[in-house]
This record gives sequence, C-alpha cells and structure tokens, in this order.
Amino acid sequence: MLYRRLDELQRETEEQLASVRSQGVGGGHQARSERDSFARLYEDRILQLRDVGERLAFGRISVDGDDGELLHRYIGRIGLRDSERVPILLDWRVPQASAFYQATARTPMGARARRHLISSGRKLVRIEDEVFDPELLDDGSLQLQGEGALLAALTAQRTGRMSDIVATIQAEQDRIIRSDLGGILVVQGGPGTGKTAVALHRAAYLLYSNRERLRSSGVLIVGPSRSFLKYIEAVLPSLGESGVVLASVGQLYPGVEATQDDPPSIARIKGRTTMASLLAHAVASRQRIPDAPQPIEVNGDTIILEPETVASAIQRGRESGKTYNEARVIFAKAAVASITRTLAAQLRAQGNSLDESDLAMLREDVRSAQDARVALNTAWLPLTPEKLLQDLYARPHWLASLTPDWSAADRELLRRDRTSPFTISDIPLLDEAAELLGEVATENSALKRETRQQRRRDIENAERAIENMGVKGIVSAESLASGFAEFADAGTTAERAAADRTWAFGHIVVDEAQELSPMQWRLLLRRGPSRSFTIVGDIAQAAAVSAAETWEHALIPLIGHRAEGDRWRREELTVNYRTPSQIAAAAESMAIAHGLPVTKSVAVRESEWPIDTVADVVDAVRLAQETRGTVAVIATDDRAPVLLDTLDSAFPGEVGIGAEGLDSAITVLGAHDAKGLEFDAVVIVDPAAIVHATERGAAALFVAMTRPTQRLVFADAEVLPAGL
Ligand SMILES: Nc1ncnc2c1ncn2[C@@H]1O[C@H](COP(=O)(O)OP(=O)(O)OP(=O)(O)O)[C@@H](O)[C@H]1O
Repeated sequence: MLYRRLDELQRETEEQLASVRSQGVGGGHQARSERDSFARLYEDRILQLRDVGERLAFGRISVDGDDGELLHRYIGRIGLRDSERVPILLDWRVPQASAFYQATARTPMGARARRHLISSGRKLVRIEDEVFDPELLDDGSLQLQGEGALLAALTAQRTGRMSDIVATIQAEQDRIIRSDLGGILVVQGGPGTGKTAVALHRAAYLLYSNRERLRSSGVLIVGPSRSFLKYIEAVLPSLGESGVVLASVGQLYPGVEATQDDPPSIARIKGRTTMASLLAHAVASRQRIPDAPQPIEVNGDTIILEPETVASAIQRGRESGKTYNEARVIFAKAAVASITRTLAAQLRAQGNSLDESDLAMLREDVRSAQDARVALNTAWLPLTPEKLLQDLYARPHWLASLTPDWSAADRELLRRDRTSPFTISDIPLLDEAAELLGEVATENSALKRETRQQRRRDIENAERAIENMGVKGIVSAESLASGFAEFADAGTTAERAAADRTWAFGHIVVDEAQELSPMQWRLLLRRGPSRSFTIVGDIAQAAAVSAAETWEHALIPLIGHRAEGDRWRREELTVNYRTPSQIAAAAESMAIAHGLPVTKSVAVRESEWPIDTVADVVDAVRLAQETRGTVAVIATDDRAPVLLDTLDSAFPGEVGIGAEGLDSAITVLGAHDAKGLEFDAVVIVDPAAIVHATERGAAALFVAMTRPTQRLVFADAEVLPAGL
C-alpha cells in the first residue's frame, strides 16, 4: 500500500512539474524565477521520492485508539499521506515516531507493541515483534530495541562507506538525536558507541524540525580527515538531506585545502591561543612611517612627502577601528588628501589659480602617481592572510621582534620558506589573519555585497509570490528565495556557505572533537556565532598534541570557563556497537597500560575470531580476508605508502590507500587517517612503532585497534606494546 502511494505521488509530482514547465518562457524576470523555483521544489520532491525506494517503511508502533481498538502507525524514512491527506506513514523524525525508538516494557510511552520490518528492495523478508507487557520484564540486563534487526545490521559486511541506522536507532541514541537545537551539546562515548552515526542523524533531525531556520543558514559538519568525510558522505543524502556542508579540518578556510599536518612539536605551537595575539601584533606592526622626507613626482611637479604626513594618515586609519585592509583605505584617502593640499599650495605659490574641479583632478593625479603609490604601499601594504603568514614564517627577525618572550627553539620551529604548502594547523591561523586583515578591496567584495542585496530582494519577491499563488504556510519565503538564488547561478545554500569564509551556520556538528586545538575552536566559533553546536568525541581517544584533556577545557575558546550545565550539556553513549568484546577488552588493556583514560562501554557481541599475531604482512592480510569483508592495513603514517607497494604486488588491483582507497577490498591507512572509520577486519602493522611514532602514539594505536567489526590481526610485531 505504501509503495503504491509512493509511485502515485511520484507520478503526480512529475505531472505538476511538466505543467509548470509547459507554462512557457514568457513573463517578466519575477514570473520566470517563480516558475523556476516551483519547478525546483517539484524536482527536489521527485528526487526525494525516488531516493527512498529502499526500506521505505521499517517500523510499526501499536497504540490504543480512542475506541479501544489497536492503532498501527508505520514509521519510515519520509512521511506519506493518502489522497485524503490522512497520514499513512510517519517520518522517523516526527514526535509521534519517538516511541518507536524509546519505548520499553518498563516505559512503554503509550505503546503496546513494536514491529521491525526487514525488507529487501520492495519485498518484506522478515518481521520482528516486541510486546510491551510489564509481566515479561526482564532482569534489567542490557536492553536493546529490535535486537534481531540490530544484530543483523551490526554483523552485516562493511562496504567502506557508512550507512544510516535509521531503522535501529537505540533509545539512548534517540534522546540525543532529538535534543533541542540551542546551546552546546557534548556527546561523549567510547569507540564504536555510535557517536558519528548519532551526530549525522541529529543533523538530519535538526534540518527537519528546524527547517525554516536551518534551510537558509545551513549546517556544517566537521570531521577529522578527507577519508573520514568520504566514509560518511552518503549517510545524509540517504536520509533525504542535502543542505549540509561537510568539511575536514583542513578545508575550513575557503581557497586553501591542507591535507598534511605539521610534526607534533610545531602543531602544538600553532594550536595555542598565543598565536592569536601574535597575529594581532604582526598585523599591527605592518604600518611603517618613513625615516626621512621623500620627493614625490606628480605630473612633472615634485613635492616633498614629510614623515609626519604619513604618520598622521596612519593615525587616521588606525583610529577608524576597522580591520587592517579596510583601515588602509581610510589611511590612503587621508594621505592622498594631504599630498594634494601640499601640491595645491605649491602650485598656488607659483601663481596658478585652482578651483574645486581642478582640485578634484589634482587628487586623481596624486592617486595615480607612481611615486605616491610606492610611498603609500611602503607605509601600509594591502595584505592577504596567506602573505602575512608566509612572511611571518620566512622572516625570522620580524618574528623575533614580535615574540620577545618565546624561546629561540620555539621560534625556529615556525621557520619555513615561502613556497611550503600550508598545513592543517595553518588553516585556523589563516582564518584568524583574515579576520584581522579584513578584505582587500577588490571586485570580489563588491560582488559579495551585490549577492547579499540580491538575496534581500529575492526574499521580498518570494513573499509577494507566495501571496499571489495562495500557498502561504506551505512554502516559506526563505526557501522559495533559495530557489531563486539557485537559479541565479549562485549555487545551493551549501555551496554558497562552503565558499564564503564569513558564512554564519545555523548549527555546527563537530566529530572527533577531542582532537581540536584552541585555534581550531576559535575558527569554529566564527563559523557558528550563535553557539549552536553538537560536539561528539571521546576525550580519551585524543591523539593530537594540542588537544584538551577535559571537555570543560576544550570548550574554553567557545564559551570561556563554564561548568557543565552552564551553556553546555553532556550526554554519554555507553554501548559499543562496532567492536566485538574480545577486541574491545584488548584495546582497553593496552590503553590502561599506557596510562590513557578509557571511557567504559559495553560491547553488544563477541567475535568468532581470535586476535592473531603473524610475522608477515601479506600472510596477515590473507588471514584477515577470511572474514570475507573489507580489510584495512594500518601502520605508522610513514610506513603506509611503502606497504602499498608490497601489498599491491601480492594482491594486484585490490589495494588502495587513504580516502581514495576506501572503496578497495584492502585499504592501507596511516594511523592518523584511521580515525572514525571501520572495517570488517583490521591488520595493524608493527603496533609498537605506532606507539613510539608520536607523543600520543598509544592513543593512535587505541584508535586503530577499535576499527574492526569482526577481526583483528597484528603483523610484524616482534615486541607487542605493553598491555597486550
Ligand atoms: N543503533 C544502531 N543500529 C545499527 N548500527 C549502529 C547503531 N549505532 C551504531 N551503529 C554502528 O556501529 C558502528 C560504530 O558507530 P560510529 O562509527 O558512529 O561510532 P563512533 O562512536 O563514532 O566510533 P569511534 O569514536 O570509534 O569512531 C557503525 O557501524 C554504526 O553504523
């Protein structure tokens, strides 16, 4: 019945689209853009209806009706109504659907029974029923909702890409997913507890329940690496959501994509908040008053530019309180005016008479005179963030003059020539510099202003269009205006947001948030000034040297020193869905032996396989392949590329590396790229080397050990690290 209705709706929407399109190309600009945006809405709806083909409905909840009869409510990926507009399928995000995820025999939330529907394509292959009868209450052991469906999902073979968990969300996860939009929500949990899954479903939930607000401002999801983003990128589209920007920490500054990070000693310095004041000093020290008077030639006349003239123009610029590049415009105006006055006085003294229009022309002459340009640029050069940072690293004397209280060794660590590519740790510094410098006045900034004004006009037009078409309450002016903007080639909200450094997102989800440095948090605050955040991570897994050791500490750049409950709240996830209990226990024992704090969780299942140790890497991969699923080979970041060659000759055509290798049967990863991912089987090469490679190497090994869903094999491990 539901699929029949789905097909019917698809046909109807296609007809509506055809009818809008057939209205021809006539009418003014506004009529055209109205038609285009309605066409766009229909196209979106058709795509959405097509995308939910698989597992359209996955659950049913039975409640008592008014007349004592049992009412069945079906839960699915989207909501559907029949031709009389009676709901026949509930979107999983509506409030009535939450009983499906949260009801238990102890707290049935008005429900009598729950059914999981397990289907393959359009065919129902199994059902699983739970009856909420208090008499059947068990002994209080681990309570899982829809245990059969859940275990089937957990033991299914992995594809290298994360899939949605919408049919089997557990009660503790559902509470987090549906938590309010406002404020900062920290989700803490050990490896495999579903933090990433919960964060993504929460994004989908928020986009649905706060559509008006988030559709135009967008949601930003930040992950640790490109391979991680690749791993999660299909989840939101499968839930019907596309208005989201996914970015790794190396992609948060538009125009620069950093893929490599600095060695830990350097990353630590660049992550400290002192870098913010260093950059502020650097920017403030970039204006230079000349030592001596300079001759300036303007159209054949020469005047003398006094240092005081420059000094007072600089003063004017600084007093404006604007950013460096914007204040420079004021400085330049003041300097040009002052030079013009001197020149005019000189010309008058020579017997020339000058009226207002002569003065205006004279000002133009001064502005375009080569000498004047050089003098003004020497005093106050327009600067880009990239140039500022390159100068800072490449000019040791300048850096030394700005950092009298730093050690020479720390300064030396920042030293680098101008051609070196920017690193992940440079991204927040570029952003900080951009904030201090402001935009260099170019056509680009004029363009942005024009786009903003256009958007305002679009919203006004949209409001009128909604009145005219009598669809008030069905479509919002904001979303209709987004339709206009999309047709004006400005791209979708997500595209525009991703390209605009000053975009303010309505909500930000940060995954693996334990890794972020204070400078990275400062950047994120600028992207989300309303401080509506979902922050997920495991503070115990922090492998980065600049990472904080408690959440309270990590949040200081966002909200200052605040106790839990004051502007931020914490939720915990306690069940490990990924890793079998033997592997989880081994990982914990290793972590404890290295003094790492461990977040306790309970694994839902055991492994069929032992943890093996094999000398040869190729043999180890063969053993791992017995699971018949995806295999990851994790080594130190340096060794990974070497292993690629070895494995490629043993398993031709089957091996890939990093983000690009996620679709391969065997993926080789550096320990730092493994964060957040999962595979059926994992081979860890020389685990002791991973521990010793970096300062927090034991945390990196802990992450690597908690990636498999089935099997763990150590290779080339003559000495196993402590605790194993
Ligand atoms: N309710 C659920 N139903 C089905 N699968 C689930 C559920 N919750 C989590 N999983 C699965 O468990 C695995 C681990 O989830 P996820 O990657 O979100 O954990 P995590 O806490 O982010 O892990 P880590 O911190 O180790 O990266 C994933 O395969 C996810 O799909």
